[in-house]
Amino acid sequence: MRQVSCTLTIAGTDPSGGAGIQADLKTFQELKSYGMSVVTSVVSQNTTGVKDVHHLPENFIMSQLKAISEDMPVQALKTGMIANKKMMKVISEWLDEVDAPYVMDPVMVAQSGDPLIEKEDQRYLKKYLVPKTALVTPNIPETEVLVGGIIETEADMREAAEVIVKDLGAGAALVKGGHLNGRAVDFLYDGQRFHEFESERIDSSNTHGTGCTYSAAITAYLSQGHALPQAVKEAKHFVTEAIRHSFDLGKGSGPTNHFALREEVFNQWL
Ligand SMILES: Nc1ncnc2c1ncn2[C@@H]1O[C@H](COP(=O)(O)OP(=O)(O)OP(=O)(O)O)[C@@H](O)[C@H]1O
Ligand SMILES: Cc1ncc(COP(=O)(O)O)c(N)n1
Repeated sequence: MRQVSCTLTIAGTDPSGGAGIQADLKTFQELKSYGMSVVTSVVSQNTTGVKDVHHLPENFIMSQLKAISEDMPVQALKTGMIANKKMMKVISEWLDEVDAPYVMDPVMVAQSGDPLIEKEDQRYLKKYLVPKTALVTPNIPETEVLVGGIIETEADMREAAEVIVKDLGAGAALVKGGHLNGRAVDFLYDGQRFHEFESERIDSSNTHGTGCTYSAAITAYLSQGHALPQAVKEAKHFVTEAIRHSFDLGKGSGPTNHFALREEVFNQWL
């Protein structure tokens, strides 16, 4: 029987389709992985920001997780928005029953500046979840929260990636440079060595959901057996093209284009 890789996202929703569960499932599908999803929070938001949030009770999140693990294979999984300590605790308990690489996108603040995690619970990401990760993919502000310092240079990024692995116990850390100026470079520290992933900085404000898309792409490639540095390299290409061909939709920061790599679709627009 033909095998398909199965990927799971545990995250919040984005009705405008650019971030969260919606972006993750589009990315899994685009990379030919069978995507599944567990919802942590139902978020009312669009390209201009977050309007309202409804957090699901932790026992309902556990019910969704068990519905997956008692019935479906999971070759790799990611988490996005996890708003509070109670959610983090049940996800951490569930992870003990699952044998699959876990990518954490430590979502803390939306691009619009709206918080997506209760500030006093940020530290529980480190307590309950970081030690169970194969990879953590913080942006600059998220890195500063995780390591408790200011990140201004590429040297700061590399140092922080090493701290996240050696001191916080992550399997690997990919510190993303989107929020800095200059080239769009990310540094991966895998516990032994550094890897650098660079692209030119694309002049576009349509970068809503780039972090979700990137971590989902890494998760899909890991589910297909790619080694971590290769998975990140391929995902970097995916997210760069998704930004390059992103959509001018909405009044705020538009969404990335999850099917930018499809020659036949893209060529229609040339
Ligand atoms: N203007 C840009 N041009 C090219 N690459 C970019 C640009 N902005 C961000 N990136 C890349 O996109 C990926 C996501 O990085 P970023 O730091 O934006 O994550 P994020 O802040 O978590 O994303 P989000 O906006 O979804 O929260 C990284 O590989 C980063 O280098
Ligand atoms: C449910 C959810 N998860 C993640 C993000 C971050 O995406 P961005 O930083 O582009 O707003 C978001 N806005 N909503």
